Amino acid sequence: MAHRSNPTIKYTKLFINNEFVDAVDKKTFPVINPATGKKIVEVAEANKEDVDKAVAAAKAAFEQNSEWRTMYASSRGKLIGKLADLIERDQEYLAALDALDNGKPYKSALVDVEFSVNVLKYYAGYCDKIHGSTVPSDGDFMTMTLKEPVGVVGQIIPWNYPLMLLAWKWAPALAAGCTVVLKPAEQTPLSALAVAALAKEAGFPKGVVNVVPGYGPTTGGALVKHPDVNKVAFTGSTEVGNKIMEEVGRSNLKRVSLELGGKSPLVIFNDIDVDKAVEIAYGACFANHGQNCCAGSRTYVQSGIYNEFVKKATQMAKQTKVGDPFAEDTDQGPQVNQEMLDKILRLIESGKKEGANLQTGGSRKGKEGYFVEPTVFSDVRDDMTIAREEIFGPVQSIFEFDTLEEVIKRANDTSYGLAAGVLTNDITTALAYAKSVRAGSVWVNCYDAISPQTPFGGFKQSGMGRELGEEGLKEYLELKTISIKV
Ligand SMILES: NC(=O)c1ccc[n+]([C@@H]2O[C@H](COP(=O)([O-])OP(=O)(O)OC[C@H]3O[C@@H](n4cnc5c(N)ncnc54)[C@H](O)[C@@H]3O)[C@@H](O)[C@H]2O)c1
Ligand SMILES: O=CC(=O)C[C@H](O)[C@H](O)CO
Repeated sequence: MAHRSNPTIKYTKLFINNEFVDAVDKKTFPVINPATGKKIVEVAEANKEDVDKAVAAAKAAFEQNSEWRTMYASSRGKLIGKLADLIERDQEYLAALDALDNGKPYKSALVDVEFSVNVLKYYAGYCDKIHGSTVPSDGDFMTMTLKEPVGVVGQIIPWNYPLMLLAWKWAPALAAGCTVVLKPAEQTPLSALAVAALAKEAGFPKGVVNVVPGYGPTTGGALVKHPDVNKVAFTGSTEVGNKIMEEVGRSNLKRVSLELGGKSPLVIFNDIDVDKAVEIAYGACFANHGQNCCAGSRTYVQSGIYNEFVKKATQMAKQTKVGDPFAEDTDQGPQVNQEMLDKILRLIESGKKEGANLQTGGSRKGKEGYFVEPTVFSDVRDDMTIAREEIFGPVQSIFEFDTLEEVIKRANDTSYGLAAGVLTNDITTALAYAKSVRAGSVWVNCYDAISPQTPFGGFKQSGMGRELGEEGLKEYLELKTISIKV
């Protein structure tokens, strides 16, 4: 499972119109290895002019008689399938790139690649099954609906799942027949550029996919404001999601889908096997070093098993192997950057100060890179900062509760609503919780059960719109009604 830790970086330029090009002003920015804090490489930084070029390329590729628009839907599906095959062929290289600039363990990065391939294959099959309908309208008309691609799409993704979130964005957009300008996160642009090269190799016509690395307010902002972009699809913080909504209101009312943050509750009842509960709660919270939008970061445990759970959860966190992402036995690599390290340590300090019980961890690990000790707090209260703010790090907060009614109220006491979990053998309890909790995904006796077929997205300030499944495809389609006088 181990992989050499210095994959050759083949692509560092902007990808526009099927060519790798320098930024107009030749500017570059450094990409940092979070395991060492040292620079990996310089990557071209797109400014407004570069974004204009990429959008113009995507617009031309979307013209009515373009190769892309006139391609059979089934051929579009084959092309997306070909891209999936090429990603599968290069899975070790792509996983190594994600492990290098994101810091996730190489073995986890391989799982992300597999998910990406599956998402592309799933949507490839949709291309020639995007049906409209006939409508029994009043009057002498024959009425039908067509589903058409929304057009040029600007996609902005974060750094926590660099390749996988690209696949979540590209697959439905391309299946719908849209053209794409993607801005990867400034921390993790490497796999997106490598996949752009694979799209060219697969045979996508020029301009259909474009990749413009750069920073959020500048490169991302130019995409969000652009009058020729018909839709923005964003994953990232709720703060930036809000800014995007404001910009879109000021520009051209482009379509928007937002997949934002969370503070998801996992509720564990007395009747569940404690060892099993500890394991599921550990995965829910610590997967991807806690850098997960749907992390189960609030663990509510019923009083009958509370003490045993805290003891065993602490033992489990202590067993985590933290270290080199490329080592075979590593469970947790570094956090993505200094900023996230500082944010996580600040929140841990607030937990200590506000009276939560630190069971294990609580500090930075080592002096090089951005490593954090897996941290467990017990006796957390709902009003503490660690109970309310998204930490996005390896920090488990354990709360005690007594009754179903009480815990439903407490689980819902958040501005977020991305996901929720419940562990119990009682189907009535599970369903009562599942129906009452205000979240886009509810997992019963499991956590993070996401697959290409399952719609995923948030209630409340966790976002709007859905990714994955048929719902994810609809986000990239416009509905047209045609009425014919007969
Ligand atoms: N939902 C998620 O999956 C997710 C992912 C990453 C971070 N987060 C949350 O966000 C917090 C901050 O992390 P972050 O700063 O990397 O997230 P962010 O929201 O700032 O960045 C996500 C993406 O948006 C871009 N961006 C930033 N500002 C922008 C703007 N004004 N216009 C357009 N694009 C912009 C970034 O360049 C990046 O590509 C984290 O602590 C975590 O709580 C959530
Ligand atoms: O932004 C989305 C996420 O972080 C969700 C993850 O992609 C998912 O939880 C991975 O299993």
